[in-house]
Amino acid sequence: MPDSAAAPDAELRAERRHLASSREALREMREEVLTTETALADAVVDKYTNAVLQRARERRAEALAELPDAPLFFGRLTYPPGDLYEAEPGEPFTSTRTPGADFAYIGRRNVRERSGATMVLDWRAPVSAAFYRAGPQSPMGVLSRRRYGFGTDGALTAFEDEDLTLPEPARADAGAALLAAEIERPRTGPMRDIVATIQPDQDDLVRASLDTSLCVQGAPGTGKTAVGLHRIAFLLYAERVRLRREGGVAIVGPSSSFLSYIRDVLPALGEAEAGQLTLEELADRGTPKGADSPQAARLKGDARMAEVLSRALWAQVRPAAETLVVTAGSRKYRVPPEDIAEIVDGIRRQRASYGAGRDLLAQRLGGAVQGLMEASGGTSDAGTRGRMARSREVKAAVTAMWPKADPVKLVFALLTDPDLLARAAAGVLDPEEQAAVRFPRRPRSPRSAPWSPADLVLIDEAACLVQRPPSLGHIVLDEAQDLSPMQCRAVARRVPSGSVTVLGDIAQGTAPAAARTWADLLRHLGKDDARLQVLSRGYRVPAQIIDFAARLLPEIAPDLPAPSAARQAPGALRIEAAPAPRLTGAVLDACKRALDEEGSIGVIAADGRLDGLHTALAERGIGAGHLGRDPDALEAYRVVCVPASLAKGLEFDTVVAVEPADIADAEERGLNRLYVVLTRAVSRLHVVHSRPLPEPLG
Ligand SMILES: Nc1ncnc2c1ncn2[C@@H]1O[C@H](COP(=O)(O)OP(=O)(O)OP(=O)(O)O)[C@@H](O)[C@H]1O
Repeated sequence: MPDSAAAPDAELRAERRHLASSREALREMREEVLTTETALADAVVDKYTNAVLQRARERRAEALAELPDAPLFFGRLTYPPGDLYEAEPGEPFTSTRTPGADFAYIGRRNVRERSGATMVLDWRAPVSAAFYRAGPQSPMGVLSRRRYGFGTDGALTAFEDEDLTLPEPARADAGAALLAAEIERPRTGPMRDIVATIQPDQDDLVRASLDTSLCVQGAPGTGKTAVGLHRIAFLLYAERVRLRREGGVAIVGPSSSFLSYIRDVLPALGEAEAGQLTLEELADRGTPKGADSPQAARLKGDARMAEVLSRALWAQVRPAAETLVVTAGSRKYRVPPEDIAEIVDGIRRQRASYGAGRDLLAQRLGGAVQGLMEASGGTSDAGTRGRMARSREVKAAVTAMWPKADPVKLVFALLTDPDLLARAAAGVLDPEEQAAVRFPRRPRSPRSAPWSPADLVLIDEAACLVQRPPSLGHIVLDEAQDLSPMQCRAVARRVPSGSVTVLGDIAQGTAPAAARTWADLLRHLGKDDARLQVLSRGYRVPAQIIDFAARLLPEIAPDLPAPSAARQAPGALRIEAAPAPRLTGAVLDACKRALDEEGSIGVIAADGRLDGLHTALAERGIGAGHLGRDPDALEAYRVVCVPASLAKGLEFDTVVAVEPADIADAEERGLNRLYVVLTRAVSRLHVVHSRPLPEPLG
């Protein structure tokens, strides 16, 4: 972005005035909320209501506080006069400063003057779409687009205009320079928003309607996570009331380190009410204490396990062979086994959950007894059925026929009792597969069992057969390529009628149990109708690095096209062979060199190597965070040691990738893991190795 020298001084001064008056207007809006918005109820009469109103008022005021580090607006659209006068029905729209044009300033939130005129328009408002999408083919009624530059102190220092009325070759591509500057800005700590530079294909996904489920396949760094987060902010703006009614919205990510990396983006966009969870937190069945072999993980993640669990659970339901006898007053009423069997069948046909079915059985048996009473001339009233349902005899019959289910005990029994598993899995899993899903050694109790992540998903499946979980209106699933069919089912249960945004890259799939195609994955999510979209332009990784990493693609994802990079960075890739005893020394030197440059440094190695490297760095006086161990590793340190298994979704200005062959050998889909590792760098990738590089890279 050129400096203000490029812009006429008077114009720049006018823009600064607009920024100052917008700030003032925002301050007034906030003050108004705090002082006059809600008339509080009589303090003595209704303390509780007052507290609630007060809290709501404070929240509104908080939402109107100026965001630190973020200018109030970052762009402006110019329209022919009179073309733009209503941002929202009934509201005067624009403050026109010069005769002959209407302006819409685009920023992070709506700001209005006391008169009602809009000073700044929220980037999510319908009018703002033109800021991101208007182009040569379709100017969307816009005359020109302006983008602003700000100094580190937040002062407006520059602007650049793009005349949308000129034919394409005559126009300066102001957007490209700004985008490049934004991408190359050195990283410090967690991810930031991209609200000023969202690209047209990304915007199209961000603004898709809440009723649309999306599936985005995108190469590394194409902005999938950014799209997912901005989409949540958009949906909350456009459909807040509906989303609240439908249970809210959440983003589900692969690990807590990843979530800590993205956690500031939504608050910076003024949105704090979206959940940010791992899949384990979404299902909420405890913390994993064990791990599976790849074969066990694959089987436990296989959708056939749903059938096994369902059979094991429902096998507990056995209609009584004897007559149910209920004593009421001086009489006995008898419900014969045929009638009971019919009642049980009827409930099963209704497809109620196991738990609801159990309650229904008590009610229906109570109803049957009431019927017998009436048939024999006895009296009954509205409460009779309920009383009979709660009678000792009916309760005992229900417990015998439809026992209470404990999902943890059920899964424990299946994974420890070969006969039980054989019965439930007959014709579904062969004996060898059955042996592979059982605990290798029988734990003493469910409490002490080393439950793996896949086991917890089995428990969740069983628990949700017993009782359906609360649902959400929308879920954004990041790094979805790693989800097993059973994990997909766990997500699907939480958005039975809501929509999803599925984000991922098949080439970055590392979980042995993961579904291998988007069609499969969407089927298990129950969203076959999702719109599949491909993002291919990578913003993170320069061409020199992505081309190197992409040599792995024919091996790991032969059907995917080679990714393209939004920018070139000659010299960004450095490959250094070092003899084994010198390897650590070479890594330390690489870090030292990187410390002379700006920005964050990620030292990524096979998990088993990381502790040694971390210690060696400390001994050389380089304080480094240890991801997975230090909760604030990404914020508190410039140098972060990253186990390859936690690198997914992250990025660093410099990446030092240590011994690729070890990363490739460490697991079944090790080459996919290596692809993830090699695609984390924004500016420089330094590969240090002593073993030969894995073949496709050699
Ligand atoms: N339109 C944009 N303007 C500025 N920066 C962008 C834009 N789109 C993406 N980026 C930047 O590119 C980087 C990669 O984005 P993001 O992490 O969302 O990609 P991803 O597709 O999720 O990557 P991966 O598959 O590797 O996890 C981030 O630094 C993001 O801020």
